[in-house]
Amino acid sequence: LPPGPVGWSAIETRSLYKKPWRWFQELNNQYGPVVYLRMGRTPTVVVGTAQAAWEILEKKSTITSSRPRFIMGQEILSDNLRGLMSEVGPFWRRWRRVLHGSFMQKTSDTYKPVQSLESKQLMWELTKTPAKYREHIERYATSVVVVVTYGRRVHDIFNDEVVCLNRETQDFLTSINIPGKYLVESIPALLYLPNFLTPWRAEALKQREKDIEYLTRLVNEVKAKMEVGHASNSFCRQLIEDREKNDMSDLEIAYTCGKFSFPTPFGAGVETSAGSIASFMLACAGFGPSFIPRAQKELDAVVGPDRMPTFEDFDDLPFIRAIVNETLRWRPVAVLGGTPHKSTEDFVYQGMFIPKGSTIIANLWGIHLNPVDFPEPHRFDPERFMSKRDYPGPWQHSSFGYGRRVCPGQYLASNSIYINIARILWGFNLTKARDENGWEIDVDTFAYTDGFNSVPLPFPISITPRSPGHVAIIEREYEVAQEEMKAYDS
Ligand code: HEM
Repeated sequence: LPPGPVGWSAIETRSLYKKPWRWFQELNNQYGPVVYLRMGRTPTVVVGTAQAAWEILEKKSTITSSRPRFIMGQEILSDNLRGLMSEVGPFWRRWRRVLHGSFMQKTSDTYKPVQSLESKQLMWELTKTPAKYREHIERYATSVVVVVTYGRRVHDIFNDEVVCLNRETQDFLTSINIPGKYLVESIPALLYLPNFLTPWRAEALKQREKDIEYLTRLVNEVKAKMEVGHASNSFCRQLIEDREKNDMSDLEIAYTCGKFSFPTPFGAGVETSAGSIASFMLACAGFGPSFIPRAQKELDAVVGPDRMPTFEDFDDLPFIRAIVNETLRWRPVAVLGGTPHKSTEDFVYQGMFIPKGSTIIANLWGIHLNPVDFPEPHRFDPERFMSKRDYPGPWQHSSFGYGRRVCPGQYLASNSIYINIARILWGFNLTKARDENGWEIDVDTFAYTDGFNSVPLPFPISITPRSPGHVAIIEREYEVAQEEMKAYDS
């Protein structure tokens, strides 16, 4: 077995719930790139370098891509319909196939116009109420995902009914996905107890009913629009049209759209994109003078002051691309590598035996902050991505995970992050906020949330337009965008 601490119990595991990625990093520093421990009764392997993660999760992907069993979140609450938590099998393969069809690079490029329009709204909002920057980023990320999924916009993340209902589900899921909270996760036989002895089941089933009601309602809205010929192109519409070809039930379609797009405890689409843009802003407040002038010089030379950057500028903006990569590396939002994997066969890695059924965690915190690959890892330094390095994988970082489970939303996500970083740096000066005495307020670049996704806690930052000319362009583009987005206002 790989080396690791001994005698770790489920009770101790529970105390790990706060930022376990730091503890995993310490274990990898102490024992090596592959560490073995027991989380409760489950053999668990923590991988702490990019090279080992690539060898295990990418090269051995056929046997390391399943998921551990999630009894409360997947089996009871979701009736096994949540693809993200599904073990590898026919259901998961079909789910992955439909996601691939709608989110591969070529299809994701067709969403660029929507991302561009929503980003124009974000820019305008930043000129009006810069202090609410976090709310604006979240609205952007939510609306893009909901337009792409259901063909309908989100204007207000606090009052949009669907977003509120989804938040309720998310909170419920977060509350039940705490390792060690439910005995049934380690003793599945408890599932056979009668209902009156299992109040936790009744609670989850009640939430399931609510989920089914609103997820089905969303699909029915799209169906109704299709009947009168008003449904814009969307993932949901595609699934309804291909229903027979894909052999999917209505409920499966409802879950595939809903559970794929909205924030789950693992925050598939929204929290990840919004959290990454927030990390970029934190980097601006923490390290701005070391990279913003160079970025703005590049933008001024390539784009100039008379228009906003577009997706067409991408190839001509190498330093902006480097900032995107450094953002995803510096503070990986899916800090534990997303949802853990499970091995489905015994195998040997560099002389170490990894038993079938092991939970495998690729600790992105340790992987991205490994000083061997990224010297001075906590410094935000886009320069590292200005030349190709010896690093496994297509992105030169590991933010989107591995193998057959690699993030299907990776192209949609990187397009969102690119267009907003390029535009924000083009239009605004981002500096440390100042207190009432005019002193700069320092930011804590380690102040992040707990949970499966880790995003910056609120922090102050000053966001001011670079010139009145930039504001005029932002206003003009905003007006045009409002007209063009009317199609998505139901
Ligand atoms: C910066 C943004 C994002 C990051 C960093 C990110 C990262 C990840 C990671 C690390 C995984 C786990 C991969 C693994 O298990 O090895 C994952 C899975 C997943 N992501 Fe993303 N993601 C992002 C955005 C998105 C978006 C925008 C969507 C959808 C629109 C999305 C949908 C999913 C889904 C459905 C899975 C589960 C795949 C499966 O279980 O087979 N993600 N993501």
